[in-house]
Amino acid sequence: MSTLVQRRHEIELPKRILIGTDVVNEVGNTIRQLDLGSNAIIITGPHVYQKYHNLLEESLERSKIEYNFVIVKSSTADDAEHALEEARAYKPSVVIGFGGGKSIDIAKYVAFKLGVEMVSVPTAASHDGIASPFASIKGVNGPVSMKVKPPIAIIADTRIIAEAPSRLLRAGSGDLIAKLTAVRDWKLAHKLKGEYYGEYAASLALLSARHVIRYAITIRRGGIEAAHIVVEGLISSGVAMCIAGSTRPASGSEHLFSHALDMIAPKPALHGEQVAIGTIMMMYLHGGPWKRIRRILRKIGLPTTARELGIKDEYIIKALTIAHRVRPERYTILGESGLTWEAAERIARITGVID
Ligand SMILES: NC(=O)C1=CN([C@@H]2O[C@H](COP(=O)(O)OP(=O)(O)OC[C@H]3O[C@@H](n4cnc5c(N)ncnc54)[C@H](O)[C@@H]3O)[C@@H](O)[C@H]2O)C=CC1
Ligand SMILES: O=C(CO)COP(=O)(O)O
Ligand SMILES: [Zn+2]
Repeated sequence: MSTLVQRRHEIELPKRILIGTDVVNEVGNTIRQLDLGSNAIIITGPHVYQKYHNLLEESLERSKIEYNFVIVKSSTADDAEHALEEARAYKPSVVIGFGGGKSIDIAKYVAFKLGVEMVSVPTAASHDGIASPFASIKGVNGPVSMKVKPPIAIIADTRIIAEAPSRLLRAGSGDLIAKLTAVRDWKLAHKLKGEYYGEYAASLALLSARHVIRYAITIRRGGIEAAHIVVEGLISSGVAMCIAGSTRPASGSEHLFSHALDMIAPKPALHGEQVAIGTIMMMYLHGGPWKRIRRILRKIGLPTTARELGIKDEYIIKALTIAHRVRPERYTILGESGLTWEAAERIARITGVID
């Protein structure tokens, strides 16, 4: 099924991956070992800064690395530009992304624009941008997945990640289960549009989904072991994106639905929660085992209904009807003309997302 339509395929991968308890203490010496200079900018969010800034500071100070923090609240294009200007003034030799998906996305963007390496220090296992070579930046017409560089190092402290609200770890599992429909959409685009399809990258993405399905009960319980399992899956999905050279193995119609919700819902839920619900509905459209997906999400403790997501039914339906327009170049099961209001409502009702 692999099509070698790409004449030249360049794959860039992270160089160092550290997963374990208290590895946050090794950020400074990793920067030294990888020869990334001695002037770091740390992009983080206000909560994570408050909770954990001292841990990172101690590690950097031990390695005699100067640092400054840039605090970001979201990952809009405006926030990314502001962070870039603030960071530029410090002339950093390396950028550290410290926090959830939004901080890591902005850190990747800033590092890319400044032409320096980026170190990913996730404090939550809530998304697979931890290791991917893309920065998801929210523009006025929806999110853009900008091709940047993969983080040169990933330092995932499972003690910090296990301490984060359990909802975040479950959301990360949701982002991985989404690969089940993302890969189906990718295959469909290959068959109908002749798009490049990489079987190896697709298999790796699916493996990360199967990994969390296998450990659903452990993940629901939370704790350090669960954090370790989910982080490994998220990193391997990120590597699948590095290999594919696109977010195709990780993002399909279920992601388009979530991006659409982000654009229209007054208070969107977590990325991983939204894509998980999207996976139920898109699997139904693909004619696949959508009830099984719903059972797995329940087992993990993820929301499976609009009510549990905290989003009104009308936004779910509306998001389904506009999802195909979010990234028109990305062909999925939603086709080129998308779903009518009636069809969207029917799908959401049949799958139990709305009642
Ligand atoms: N570039 C890529 O390849 C990918 C990017 N993404 C992007 O990532 C974003 C979603 O990331 P999320 O992490 O879900 O959202 P987020 O970055 O908004 O974080 C969610 C919340 O968790 C909090 N948090 C993080 N770590 C914590 C900790 N240890 N203790 C307490 N609170 C903590 C943050 O402060 C924030 O309030 C979306 O914008 C999505 O598009 C998602 C997947 C892949
Ligand atoms: O969320 C992602 C993968 O999990 C990124 O994909 P997008 O290309 O949809 O931004
Ligand atoms: Zn995602």
